[in-house]
Amino acid sequence: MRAPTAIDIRNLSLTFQTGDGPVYALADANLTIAKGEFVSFIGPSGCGKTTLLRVIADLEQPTSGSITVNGLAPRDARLKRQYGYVFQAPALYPWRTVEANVMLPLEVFGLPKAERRERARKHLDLVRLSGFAKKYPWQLSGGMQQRVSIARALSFEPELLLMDEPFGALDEIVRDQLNEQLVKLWNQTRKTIVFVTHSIPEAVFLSSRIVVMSPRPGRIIDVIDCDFGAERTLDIRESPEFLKVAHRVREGLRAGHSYDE
Ligand SMILES: Nc1ncnc2c1ncn2[C@@H]1O[C@H](COP(=O)(O)OP(=O)(O)OP(=O)(O)O)[C@@H](O)[C@H]1O
Repeated sequence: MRAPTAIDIRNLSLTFQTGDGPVYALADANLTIAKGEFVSFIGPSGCGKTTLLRVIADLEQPTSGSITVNGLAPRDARLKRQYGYVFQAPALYPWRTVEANVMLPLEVFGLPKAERRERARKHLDLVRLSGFAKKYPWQLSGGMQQRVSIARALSFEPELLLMDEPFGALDEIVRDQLNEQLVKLWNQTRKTIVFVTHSIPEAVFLSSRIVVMSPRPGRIIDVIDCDFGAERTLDIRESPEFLKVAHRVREGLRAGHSYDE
């Protein structure tokens, strides 16, 4: 039986009108993401990865085509807080404790204090930061700060998590650790995750499907199934199966790359 649809994108295009003329950020994108999938968007700078994520989040409006998020128009999905969004930079308030940062959106939403605390506790636990609730962001490493922002994005308990290069600014060892933790979190929660990255190993390790994109105009050029099972560890990156998928992603990126920049 097929899982219900989380995101349905049909013939979607988005053109930005700029002083230098139109920028074709997305051209005729088609993609269906089922609930519980982990889908990565990968491609060179300017291929429309962030734009596509922002369209899902109702932060950009398509020029043509259609999209639904959990069966709703993106605006309704946003108003019903159906997704959490994690940015490349953690964007935490330095004068608030870790716990208070996680509770902030719940505060804005008007949840009672006891419930806010309980949600913060639960989600800090999920990202393995239970002991750090009373610390301030500047007392934490970059990787830990990013885990706080993941806890904050999950605090509403959305079914959908949108992540825009969340580990792009971290060193490779920390990034590896967070990749393993994110796989565990995904297995524990079975949220639908849409993840933007530049890294081939990261995409292949994390995803159940990889969407390869190319620029000018921003297009989807390949969609690759790749599920290495719930219990995977970083060791799988040496396996022939892993390298085969990585090779296909690389070939796609090479084919879509223009050298006339
Ligand atoms: N608000 C905007 N106004 C004009 N052009 C924009 C705007 N936002 C994005 N673009 C352009 O749209 C194209 C796609 O941008 P987008 O940020 O989605 O690419 P990306 O694949 O996420 O790139 P990166 O990996 O560098 O983040 C780029 O050419 C970008 O310059």
